[in-house]
Amino acid sequence: MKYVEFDQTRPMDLVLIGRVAIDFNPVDYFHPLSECTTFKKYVGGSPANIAVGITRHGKKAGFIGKVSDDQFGEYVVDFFNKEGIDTSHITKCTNGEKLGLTFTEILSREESSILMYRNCIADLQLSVDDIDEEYIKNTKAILVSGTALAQSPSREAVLKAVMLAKKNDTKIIFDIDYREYNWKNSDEISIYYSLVAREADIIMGSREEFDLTEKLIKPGRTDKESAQAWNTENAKIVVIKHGKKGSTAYTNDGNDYSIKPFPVEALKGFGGGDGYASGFLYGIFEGWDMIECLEFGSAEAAMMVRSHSCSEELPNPQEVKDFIRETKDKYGEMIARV
Ligand SMILES: Nc1ncnc2c1ncn2[C@@H]1O[C@H](COP(=O)(O)OP(=O)(O)O)[C@@H](O)[C@H]1O
Ligand SMILES: O=C(O)C[C@@H](O)[C@H](O)C(=O)COP(=O)(O)O
Repeated sequence: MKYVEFDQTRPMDLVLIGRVAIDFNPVDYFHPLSECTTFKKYVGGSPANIAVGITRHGKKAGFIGKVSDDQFGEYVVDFFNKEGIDTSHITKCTNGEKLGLTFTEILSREESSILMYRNCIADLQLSVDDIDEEYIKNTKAILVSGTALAQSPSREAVLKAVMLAKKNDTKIIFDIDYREYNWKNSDEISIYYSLVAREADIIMGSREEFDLTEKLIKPGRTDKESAQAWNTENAKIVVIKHGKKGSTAYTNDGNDYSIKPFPVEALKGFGGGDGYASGFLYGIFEGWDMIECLEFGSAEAAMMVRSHSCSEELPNPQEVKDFIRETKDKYGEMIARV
């Protein structure tokens, strides 16, 4: 079933806008960060991870972003090129801005956190001059990652991309993606998140992220109230995630579909959202029924919380299907179905 009508004549499937950064995940995990001595370096940044994930599902992805003019900037662009992600619209900063670094702490399977170094950050230097209308006209959809709205000039660049997408009937996917760093106050979060949410065809976020978005509109909404409000705007699909409690998709025909997480021995608490988005959006592009999209995204999310990285171990479709089959063989056919 098609919930969003994509223009199938367009050569690109998804252009993602936002940060590409670097994750440093401890090899000697299950210790406080202060005691860790060895880290493994991965490409990171939520939209970058989703670009990798959707590409591994065979979709054609491009990226609009800003990187540092140094070895780390080259590393991430080289990684994208090897993955087959179009990097023609990734540009280097010229004033010494640096790529974001994320040091993760994995205290236990149940307790982890991310420590982001984002001063003088490259990705928020994205400007309106970096937004090319032809690039946006030639993709079925753009994905906006909310952190790109945290500061100017990236803020205006994202809003220009959203306006050009509306002008050219390019669909808009809004991954709310809240990271406290770089935001000045909660009013600005609500102002800019809601500006994009009002235009989006698909909105994905956790309950907390919807609360941040709705602070200046109507705080304290239930999931159903949030979904009904955004479905009344432009959203054909509203996905609200609740971590280990699962997630629900609300469609603009008034239906809703819930899925539970797949049982897995998690290594860390982060990475699930990017795997989820990769698998879910793959299903949407394929025209699957909603529950199939949710199951695929939920399965890929589980695969990522048990992985050490949030990018390098993103699976291909067969690996996700194998994981789903193995889990159902072990726990029963309806394991994730609510
Ligand atoms: N421990 C876990 N086991 C299995 N799946 C998980 C686990 N934690 C998260 N997930 C899956 O990842 C999805 C996204 O996780 P969540 O924490 O809600 O978003 P984000 O990672 O973006 O903050 C969840 O909806 C769930 O399907
Ligand atoms: O988003 C970042 O900048 C850090 C990510 O690279 C990191 O892997 C992470 O936090 C993943 O986010 P999630 O999938 O939303 O948990």
